[in-house]
Amino acid sequence: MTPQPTSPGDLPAGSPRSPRDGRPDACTVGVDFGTLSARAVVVRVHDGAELGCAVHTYRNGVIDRSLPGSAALLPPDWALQDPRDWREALHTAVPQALAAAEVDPSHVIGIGTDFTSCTVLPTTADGVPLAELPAWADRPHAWPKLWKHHAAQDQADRINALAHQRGEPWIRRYGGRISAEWQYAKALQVLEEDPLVYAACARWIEAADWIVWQLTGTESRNTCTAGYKGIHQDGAYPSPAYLAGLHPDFADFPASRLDHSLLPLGSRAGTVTAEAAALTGLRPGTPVAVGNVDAHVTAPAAGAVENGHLLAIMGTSTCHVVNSDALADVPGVCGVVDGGIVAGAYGYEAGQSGVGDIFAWWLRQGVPDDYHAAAEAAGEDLHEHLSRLSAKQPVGAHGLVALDWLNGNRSTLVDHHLSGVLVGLTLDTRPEDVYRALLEATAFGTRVIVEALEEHGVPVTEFIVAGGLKKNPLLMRIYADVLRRPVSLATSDQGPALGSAIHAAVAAGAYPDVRAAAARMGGVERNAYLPDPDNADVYDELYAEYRALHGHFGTGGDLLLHRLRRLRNRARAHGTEH
Ligand SMILES: Nc1ncnc2c1ncn2[C@@H]1O[C@H](COP(=O)(O)OP(=O)(O)O)[C@@H](O)[C@H]1O
Ligand SMILES: O=C(CO)[C@@H](O)[C@@H](O)COP(=O)(O)O
Repeated sequence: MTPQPTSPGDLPAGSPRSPRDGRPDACTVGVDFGTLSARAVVVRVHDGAELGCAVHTYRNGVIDRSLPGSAALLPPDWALQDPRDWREALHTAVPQALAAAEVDPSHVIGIGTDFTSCTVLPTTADGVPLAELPAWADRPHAWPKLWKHHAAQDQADRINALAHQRGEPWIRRYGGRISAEWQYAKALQVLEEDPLVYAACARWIEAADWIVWQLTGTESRNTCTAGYKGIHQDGAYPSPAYLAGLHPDFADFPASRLDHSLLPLGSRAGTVTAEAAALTGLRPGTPVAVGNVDAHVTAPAAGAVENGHLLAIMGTSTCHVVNSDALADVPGVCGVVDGGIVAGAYGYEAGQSGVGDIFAWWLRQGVPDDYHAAAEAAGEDLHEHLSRLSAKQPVGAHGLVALDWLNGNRSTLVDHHLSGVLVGLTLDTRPEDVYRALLEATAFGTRVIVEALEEHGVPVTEFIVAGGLKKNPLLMRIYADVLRRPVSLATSDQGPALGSAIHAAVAAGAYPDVRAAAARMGGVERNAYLPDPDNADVYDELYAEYRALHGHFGTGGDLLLHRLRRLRNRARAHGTEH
């Protein structure tokens, strides 16, 4: 049966007609809340055509030095966000996208949203962020912790050690290690460092669910963030006895601050309230999809819903998501959740905490003025310029190998106290050489993840890329060569936002499920890049060196990186500048 948009009869007379069946065109809105900005896209339901898009850049972006309006420095490894930025994004990007699409709100049959994760915040019982209350606004722990807040590694280490000591069964679902980025490490940090904020926190909620609360006026929780970031497995959270072993006041953490019925992905969380309608320009009563994560929501947009289709969402960081019919214990993956990506399959998530961020770091720190001038003269941005320069060299010609841990390691070592390593520098080394070595390091990091999945019973039959980095052909060629497999590309440049619009179409009842909607609204260019066997041979040699460094610095051969971080933190604690 061909799926049809629901309620087209509700659309006004004279509405634009679908060329396919002459029915009025129904649309959905997808909003992707990223690290620095939010993006709204208006999508036609019957074929996934993206009709209009708008981007809202957050005023306060990533808060990692001091709270807005304060001169007091935050400690190292902190990363916060401002919920006002997210609300403002709904207010600006949604109406702008509708205007760009020339779509009247009466044609919008649903809205879906996705967020970075684990981006999590303390709120009152009514969902008011503590950061927005004058009584708490000057306390850093009252603010939303962004996914890349890495200051809870000590708590994560204790969470993991105790789980193994007690033989907690759920730890295997997280590759044996819970990340410092996830909900429990961040919440335990609040409890231990600012117990008053912890006591005032009635709800500890993913921003993915909080933004839906802003739209519908009622709290809802989704199976994806609850499973991957909230340690909800087989219908239960970790036991009070285990949690009490971390801190006596933590025993009731899930029962008191997380617990809520969980809704599957693609289901309807509620409808747009009058207040949210005024904020977004949508009509009150428009269906709202349950919250989702930017990575997982992208799978249907990229046609990556079948078992074995591994989707790498490559941007600031990379998330890898893949479905399987097997429930396997894969060391070092972020998590496996039943229905975590689409219903009816085990969804696996792995990831690299720094990818585009690492390249951006090098552009900021390592590129002299004459390169900037040359790039400008050539009409290129610096990424394009260094990519073009370094693309000319044969594989291995720079003599470098790097570890991609400048933002820690999320998979497979799950350790945010690791840091970057660059080996092979000489007086001849040029900025483009280092740039290319960093591109390659991220490809090697992905190969470690793909090998871990396959070795432990999760076959990877196709490698698909979505996200901002798919536009770099050198990077895509490197991935094809390093992985020795074709790289397919998501057709859309707005993968997460399109994915949210797809979930909105399902929540609105236009399709029976996410797979059916993906078949009509998503798209992929298969085998866009094919591996070059000669390059792949040299990359095998370089990968062996990468693995040697990875083992040496990552699995305890040498704890140098941890010692350096301790020294750094001690020195910074005594100084005023970081
Ligand atoms: N041509 C390029 N090659 C490699 N990296 C790039 C290029 N252009 C931008 N980047 C990096 O991409 C990242 C942003 O990716 P994007 O997908 O747009 O954002 P996000 O992951 O936050 O949604 C930045 O870290 C930037 O350094
Ligand atoms: O970790 C996840 C999802 O689990 C991501 O939200 C996080 O890496 C942020 O992604 P971006 O790099 O901002 O796209």
